[in-house]
Order: sequence, then structure tokens, then C-alpha cells
Amino acid sequence: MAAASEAAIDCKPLISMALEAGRAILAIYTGDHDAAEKKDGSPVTLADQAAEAVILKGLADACPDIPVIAEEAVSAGHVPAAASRYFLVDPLDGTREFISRNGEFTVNIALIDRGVPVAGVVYAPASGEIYWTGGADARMARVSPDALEAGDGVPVHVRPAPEGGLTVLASRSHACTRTKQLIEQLPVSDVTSAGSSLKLCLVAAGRADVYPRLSPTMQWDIAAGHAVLRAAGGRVLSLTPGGAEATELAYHAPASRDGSGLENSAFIAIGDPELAPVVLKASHI
Ligand SMILES: Nc1ncnc2c1ncn2[C@@H]1O[C@H](COP(=O)(O)O)[C@@H](OP(=O)(O)O)[C@H]1O
Ligand SMILES: [Mg+2]
Repeated sequence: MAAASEAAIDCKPLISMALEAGRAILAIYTGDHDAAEKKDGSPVTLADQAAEAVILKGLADACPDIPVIAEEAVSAGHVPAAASRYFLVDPLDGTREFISRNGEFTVNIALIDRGVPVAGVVYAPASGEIYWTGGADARMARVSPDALEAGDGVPVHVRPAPEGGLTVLASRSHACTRTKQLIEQLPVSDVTSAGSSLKLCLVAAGRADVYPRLSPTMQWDIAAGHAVLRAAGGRVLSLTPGGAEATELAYHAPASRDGSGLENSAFIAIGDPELAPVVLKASHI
């Protein structure tokens, strides 16, 4: 994979890996499994592990020199040494949505370079929507479950904030009171709940305007969607206590080899960058 740090990155190999991981997930999702009641050996766990195995093999073949921080590996205690450039992988984001069988779960592969998500792929295998960026622009395509590639797709871009009110997205399964209070401070026309990193992609595609997230998330949950949103013209603003400035959420290597320190601060994703002062003001609740 061509991966010069300044130039756009060819993400076709990442797209292929995400599609293959999606096939592994769908084989379990649509298979004859007993909804995920068991903690160990549950379909979710099997799907997470199968998808991550596909991605780790693909990355090892395509980019053997770039370390990978992946959710399941970190859970098992495998954390690479700190590096300025690394992949961040959430093989199945939206565990609760997988269990609910509502289709709102995604495969996520991001490339971080000095704290910035410079490339990413987000694939929702149940719907066939795939979003990606290699840095130059953000694109999306709809694929069939057996697709091996996504083609050129179409460009996606954020939209200007509508005068009639904002479409706001919130987590379907991890909503919190503070997020609701923040949303009440915004000029809202519609609030929609959705699972997983798809929320960032919906903002990137101009189908929503704001995604506030004050309940906890991990860096791998949002890095690929953040890359897509950034390339589509949007921002993910970090909300630090008392912070008065719009700071882009940054990524950092784990604080130690046990993987601690990979939590995100609270954040608000916005499509129209001119919304930054509006959402920051609303966040002072
Ligand atoms: N208490 C907590 N601490 C850290 N992350 C949490 C969390 N509760 C939920 N999350 C994160 O929120 C993600 C789901 O986001 P959403 O609510 O937008 O669908 C989860 O991803 P997984 O489903 O991959 O575990 C998980 O990483
Ligand atoms: Mg996740």
C-alpha cells in the first residue's frame, strides 16, 4: 500500500480487508446462532474475532512495518510499542446493535499519523454502505455482501447547517443525560438515534449536522469515521472541561503496554465547521 505521510493514501487494500471482514461477520450474523446471551463464545465475540483476524492478516501482508492497535488484541493484552504512525482497528463497532440485529454495526480501519486520522474505512456489512478516505476526499459506495472491491464510489461532503434547524445524531444504546441536556441547547429540527461509527459517516455525507458524544468511547470506535468526516469537510471537536477553544480530537498511543489511556475525551462531531462556536457554547452545561 502506498502510504507516504503527505500524499493521499491508496486505500484499496484497506477496503478489501474491510469487505472480507464484513463477510466473516455476516456469516455469523445471518447464520443459525442463538442471540448473544453467552458472555464467552457468543456470536458477537466470534464475529469480532473473525473480523479482526482477517484485518490483522491483511495489514501484516500489506503494511508489515506499521504497528496495529486493534480492539480484540488489546483486550488480550497485545499492545504494540508506541509509534507515531499506526493503524487503529475496531473490527465490529456496535456490539449492542449486532445483538439487537438492527444492522447498525461497522468494520473500522484507520491510519493515524502523528495524532491525526489520515485515512480510514468504515463498512456497514448489513446495509452494504462503505465509506472511505485516503486523505484527498471522502467517498462512499453501496456494495453487495460478496463484493471484493467497492469501485470508485461517489464523493461525499458535509452540508452547510440548515437554517430550519440541525439534524442531531445520538447513540442508540449509550445515550446519557448530559448529551440530552447539550442537545436541548442547540437549534434542533430532528434528533435521530443510531449505532456505531455510522453516525460520523452520516454527518460526513451531509445527512446529519451534529453528533455530540459525552458518554465514553474508545479511540478505535471513531478513528476511521473521524478520518472520513475530516476529509468530507467536517470536524470532531474535543470537549475538555472548561475548554473555550475548538480543538480537533487527537489520537495518542496507549499510556502503557496494558492498553490503558485509549479512551476518548467527550467530543462533538460537526459537519459545517461554522457550527464550532455554537456547539461549544451549548457544551458549557
Ligand atoms: N463505558 C464505556 N467505556 C468505553 N467505551 C464505551 C463504553 N460504553 C460504550 N463504549 C463504546 O461505545 C461504542 C458503541 O458506540 P455507540 O453507542 O455509538 O454504538 C462501543 O463500541 P463496541 O460496540 O465496539 O464495543 C464501546 O467501545
Ligand atoms: Mg467499538
